[in-house]
Amino acid sequence: MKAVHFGAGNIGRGFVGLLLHEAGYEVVFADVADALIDQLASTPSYDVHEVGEEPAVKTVDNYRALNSRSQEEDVVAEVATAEIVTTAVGPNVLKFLAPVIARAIARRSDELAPLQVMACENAINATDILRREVEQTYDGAALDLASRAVFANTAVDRIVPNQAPGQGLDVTVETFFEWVIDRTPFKGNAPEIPGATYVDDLEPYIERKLFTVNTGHASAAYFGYAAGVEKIADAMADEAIAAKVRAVLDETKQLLVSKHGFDAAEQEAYVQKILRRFTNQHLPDTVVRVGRAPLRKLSRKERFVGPAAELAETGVHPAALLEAMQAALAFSAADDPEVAALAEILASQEPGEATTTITGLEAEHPLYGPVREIIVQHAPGHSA
Ligand SMILES: NC(=O)c1ccc[n+]([C@@H]2O[C@H](COP(=O)([O-])OP(=O)(O)OC[C@H]3O[C@@H](n4cnc5c(N)ncnc54)[C@H](O)[C@@H]3O)[C@@H](O)[C@H]2O)c1
Ligand SMILES: O=P(O)(O)OC[C@@H](O)[C@@H](O)[C@H](O)[C@H](O)CO
Repeated sequence: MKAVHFGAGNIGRGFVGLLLHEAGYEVVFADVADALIDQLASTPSYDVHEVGEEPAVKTVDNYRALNSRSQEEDVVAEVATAEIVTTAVGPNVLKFLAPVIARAIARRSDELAPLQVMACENAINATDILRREVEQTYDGAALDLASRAVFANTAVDRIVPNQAPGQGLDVTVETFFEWVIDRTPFKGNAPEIPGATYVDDLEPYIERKLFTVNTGHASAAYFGYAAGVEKIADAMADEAIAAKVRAVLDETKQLLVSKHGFDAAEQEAYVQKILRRFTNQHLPDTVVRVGRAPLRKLSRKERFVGPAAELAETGVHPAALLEAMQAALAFSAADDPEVAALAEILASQEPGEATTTITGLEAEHPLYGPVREIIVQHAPGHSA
């Protein structure tokens, strides 16, 4: 059995690659980072160090590595004959992988079972985004594509920080993990991946993950950055920051319980567990990594505006989420292109226009006014 995994970074090596390996797949990592691919190709195994409660070390071997830029044809050939394709490259990168996957599906033998495609990105229905991109470049008949590939949405959860220089291919991760996969597209032939959970309705799980883990995490990062703190665990050790993060998660909890019918006590336990994960002092996670790409994080369907908009539509004023968004607007990190792009929008657009550009909210939306108010404060040159 063979799986091709695009993106041999933190979550690729530390989670998806590990679980596929443990499920018995030979994993072919495909990435554009030359040094990483060279190192993987020349190293027979790497270790995943699980830190926190009940630490453990897992070894991943039986893999190969290809450069998806310079060895694109080889990657197409591998995908054409694989059982599974997974990605962990970032939601905005999926469009660049799509042509390769489309060509591989077009080349796939009809003798083979449909290729099982799962995008493991932090975004609502990332696999649907990838499927639409693949459909756009696929040159076979539409029917052909549907019979040759199965696209399943997933929600992946494991905190994998940026790795310390000098650590080689080894990855330090938290002990916790969750991989929830939509069972329905597989029509009874879902792959057996120990540790993965299959569900018939993914939406509640993916929203619960994104609007709790990632909303809380990003809030800790932006409030931590504002307080001059470097590590997420240190930010959470600050009582004032922890209280603000908790207030944010109270708001998303309210939405998740009312929208998806999660039991309030169960959701409270979920929140508590996630807050504990953020305090893991063994995990060298930083506000810079977790706060990365603020424009993506402030976009319409994402971890702040997504839940805040839905709350506002029901008449709730999401004050804590707005405070976190305000902190996000002030976030800075060297070498993050989205920090520069956000600053450019704030400097060049009047607050109303910037509100729509950044959050996708139109003037009629009940959240538009409150967001515009915080944007005004970040554009002092503009009048309210
Ligand atoms: N790190 C985590 O804690 C975590 C947890 C859950 C989900 N995720 C999600 O997983 C995805 C990856 O995150 P990460 O933390 O592993 O990032 P990362 O930067 O460590 O890894 C991304 C990898 O993708 C590679 N890449 C970029 N463009 C590519 C392309 N065109 N083709 C092939 N490879 C390409 C990069 O070289 C890099 O190695 C994101 O969507 C993230 O939200 C991350
Ligand atoms: O990957 P991002 O940029 O969407 O979000 C940063 C972190 O919140 C994220 O990577 C978490 O560590 C992860 O989602 C935990 O499952």
